[in-house]
Amino acid sequence: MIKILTLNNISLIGLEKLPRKDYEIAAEMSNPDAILVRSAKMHDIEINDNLKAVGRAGAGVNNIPLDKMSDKGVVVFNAPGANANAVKELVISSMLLASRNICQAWNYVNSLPLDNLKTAIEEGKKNYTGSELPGKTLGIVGLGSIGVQIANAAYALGMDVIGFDPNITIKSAWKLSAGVEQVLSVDELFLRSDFVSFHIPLLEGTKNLLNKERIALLPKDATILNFARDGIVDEEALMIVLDSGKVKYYVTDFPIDDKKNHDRVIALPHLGASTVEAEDNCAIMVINQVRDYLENGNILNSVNFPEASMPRAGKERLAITHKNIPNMVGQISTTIADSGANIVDMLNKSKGDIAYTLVDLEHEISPSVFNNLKQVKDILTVRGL
Ligand SMILES: NC(=O)c1ccc[n+]([C@@H]2O[C@H](COP(=O)([O-])OP(=O)(O)OC[C@H]3O[C@@H](n4cnc5c(N)ncnc54)[C@H](O)[C@@H]3O)[C@@H](O)[C@H]2O)c1
Ligand SMILES: O=C(O)[C@H](O)COP(=O)(O)O
Repeated sequence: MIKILTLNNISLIGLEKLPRKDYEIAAEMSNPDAILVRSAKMHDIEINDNLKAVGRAGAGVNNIPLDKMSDKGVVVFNAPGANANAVKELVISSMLLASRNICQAWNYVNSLPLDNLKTAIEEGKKNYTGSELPGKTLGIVGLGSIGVQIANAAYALGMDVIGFDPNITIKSAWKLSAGVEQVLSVDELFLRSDFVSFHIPLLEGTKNLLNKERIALLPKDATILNFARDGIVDEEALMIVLDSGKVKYYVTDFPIDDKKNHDRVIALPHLGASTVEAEDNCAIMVINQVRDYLENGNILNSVNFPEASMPRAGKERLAITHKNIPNMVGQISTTIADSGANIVDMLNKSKGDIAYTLVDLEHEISPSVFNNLKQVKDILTVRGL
């Protein structure tokens, strides 16, 4: 049985992709072969020697200790784009919530006594006059799966859209509406945007990307939307301009402390990817990838390992994780040849310090091949499939 540990609720439609005759799935178990996770923090968990893969049913992987996983030859997968539409819809709704003062107006109506309600409503509405989106400028930091979808939707609503992403992929650039303008610095984006929306991963280099100096660049009445991660916006600095009225609203999917109660903060409980459709899409995508890795050794959409796929040939396959240093392929093929086995097909790929080799053999693998390969310095894991 292949053992799968789930650290969060994972959509059942996704879990159905794992046949129960071969897979045992539980929220608590020892020595799993793979872990499925959403936002549960994995930094302090012990990585057992049997662990081969982690499947993040979502986009962000800042809850997973990637370096530790790589050192142990554990492949971490995510589900790029599978929840992008869900986030897009929530960001567009949030711009409308902010521009029409909907949360504050709703609170006002909820607070009214029932006697004389109609008069109070008509009296009070002047305090919630809003503005419309067409003609306003939306600045998007990060034009990946989510940023591109938001850019195109906002442009279609009549907004002027500008975007900053120094490492935009060709795939994203192809999808981006021609009307979206590229800006060459994040500072220029802050200077020009009525709405700023972040769609970047939380990394060392993106911490406090919106800091005190950059907040000063924002035009009056700007709205900041953070559906990326807490830590990307310096909230202490932002509170000062929210208090002074310079910035109109801060909409965040990641409330961290009592700042959530500020009049000009619209705080949501990390709802971006919480739709039935996104939960299904993410689970199906990542489980298919994890299963193909466990059963065939193929790697698609890993954040720490290279892409590596090869149609099966021969009798048995070796899947080998190792360091990306000279002569690893030489040592692997010599070790196999020395044991008398014949290679039918072979693939070697690398990403940063990590490399991965698939070898299809004509005949079944003898235990000595495993043992000899495991002795090779800088090989991390060896599996026979
Ligand atoms: N609120 C939610 O529920 C929710 C849902 C999904 C994703 N997210 C967050 O959104 C992030 C983005 O998701 P995605 O699916 O679009 O990822 P993605 O990898 O498709 O896109 C991220 C983009 O950010 C760009 N980027 C990285 N650093 C940058 C920088 N300093 N300046 C400008 N651009 C930069 C990259 O080049 C890439 O194009 C995730 O990492 C996650 O933290 C949140
Ligand atoms: O990075 C992501 O995909 C989102 O933050 C969603 O997280 P969740 O799967 O815990 O909702």
